[in-house]
Amino acid sequence: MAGNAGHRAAQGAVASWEADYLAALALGGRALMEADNWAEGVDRLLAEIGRVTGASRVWVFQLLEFQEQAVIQDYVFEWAASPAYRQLRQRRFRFFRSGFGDPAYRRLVEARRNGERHDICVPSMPEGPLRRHLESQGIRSMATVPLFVHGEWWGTLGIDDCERAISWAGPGLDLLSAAGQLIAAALYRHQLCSRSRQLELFHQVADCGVWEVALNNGRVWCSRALKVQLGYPATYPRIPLRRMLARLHGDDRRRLWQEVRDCLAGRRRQCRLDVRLVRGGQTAWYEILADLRQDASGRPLTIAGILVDIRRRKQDEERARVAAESDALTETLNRRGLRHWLEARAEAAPVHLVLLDVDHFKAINDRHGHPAGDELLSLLTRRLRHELREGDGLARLGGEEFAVLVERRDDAQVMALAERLRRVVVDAPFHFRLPGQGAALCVEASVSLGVARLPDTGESLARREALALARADEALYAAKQAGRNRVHSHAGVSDSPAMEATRR
Ligand SMILES: Nc1nc2c(ncn2[C@@H]2O[C@H](COP(=O)(O)OP(=O)(O)OP(=O)(O)O)[C@@H](O)[C@H]2O)c(=O)[nH]1
Repeated sequence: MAGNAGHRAAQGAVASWEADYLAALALGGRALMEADNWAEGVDRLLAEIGRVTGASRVWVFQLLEFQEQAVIQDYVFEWAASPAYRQLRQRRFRFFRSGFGDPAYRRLVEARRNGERHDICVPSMPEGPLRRHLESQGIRSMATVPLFVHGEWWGTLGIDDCERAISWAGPGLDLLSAAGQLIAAALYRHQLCSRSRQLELFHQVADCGVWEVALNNGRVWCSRALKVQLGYPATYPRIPLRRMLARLHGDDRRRLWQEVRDCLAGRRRQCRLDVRLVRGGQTAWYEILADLRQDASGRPLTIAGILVDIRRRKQDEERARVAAESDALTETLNRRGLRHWLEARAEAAPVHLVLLDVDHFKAINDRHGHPAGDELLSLLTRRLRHELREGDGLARLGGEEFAVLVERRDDAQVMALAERLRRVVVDAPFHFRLPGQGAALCVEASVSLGVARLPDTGESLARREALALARADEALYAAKQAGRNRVHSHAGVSDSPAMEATRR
């Protein structure tokens, strides 16, 4: 077959050449597109060219470096009509350096660099080093086309014929050029694919998605990882901006818009904020890092950025915050937790504070030991918590003194709650066994309580908190003075009718 094609080439049977060449290109091109490994596709294409042209060798050099006085290349692909024509594995063609001592060679290389293709019939060449070099390899004719990938000279595709001193001009060079375009396209596709694979890998490892919004039309581009984060299939073609924003928690959407407005107004170039993404009723924390891109005149073009999964960081932060605001023994709030509770609800009037102190706790400690006192505090808080609602606050202020915080309840309701708290402690003794001790303990305890309202005076929260604590403490003191195991309220808090009856 190769011999036939070569024979026809020598005779110039142009119409048949074209049909054979087109078929070879189609076959080789399909191999390039379909091969899992693009390099295998190149091998197949070179074989098709060799077969259809009857050449001795079809090869690809990759350009490694273009220097002032030499060019460094590597022999990367080869098809040879017989083992005798093989050169790929020869050491002299591995990362080989070709000096520009011969002006004819320099011209040839520079012409390739400028995109020119060549057709060389060796016996017709002027005497010189280039001709001797080709003759030393037994080459009688050759054709080359440079390969350009994304506008850069990437390498050279060539045909050597060691038997026929023929001209490759016309269909031969055209075939080579078309094959060169196919190889360059496959190479570019391969580079893009591996780059996007690397990027996706990076996004996965970094737990982040990438996005870009064009400011002229609101078009959004997002990475596959981001589509998945937003609950879309990775291959979903285009997610509208409106639907992306709908995934954000309403408060965060407003904050984001504010930051974007600041960027557009030139007050900042970048924004960084933690946002909540809502998906299927679940909320998860992400960090948005965004950067405004402008054209040369400063006109905003795009806002692009990443969305980083910070759920773990938020969980750690939350755990640290809870630990910093909790009492280690009873797992109730501590002073700092009490302040945080108030900060979050101070606007919700009314807020009541119930101070609760264990009666004669010193005597309990003295009688049963300090560890028993600890256990009692822990069990007692469990009973108290059982009487409270979800949003109520329970804090240990120190020693055996606790504060209960409730919102949106009237005085009578709070007094009734305080009474329930008193009874839940006194009505049944505490039974428990300490680790390492045989006998179970039975400890009776009671509590005294003082109730006050958080003043609605418009003063600072710290001041209002101090006032409420002082008033509740006054009421608690009165309860202790009156004999303990009772509830007293500050003057501003009206007792429930039942309480008044108890007092009388
Ligand atoms: N077991 C235990 N005891 C504590 C803890 N913190 C403080 N105490 C003890 O609680 C006792 C509080 O005693 P007092 O302030 O005299 O009050 P009380 O004995 O409860 O008497 P009244 O409050 O007047 O009814 C002290 O003996 C403290 O040592 C604690 O974390 N664990």
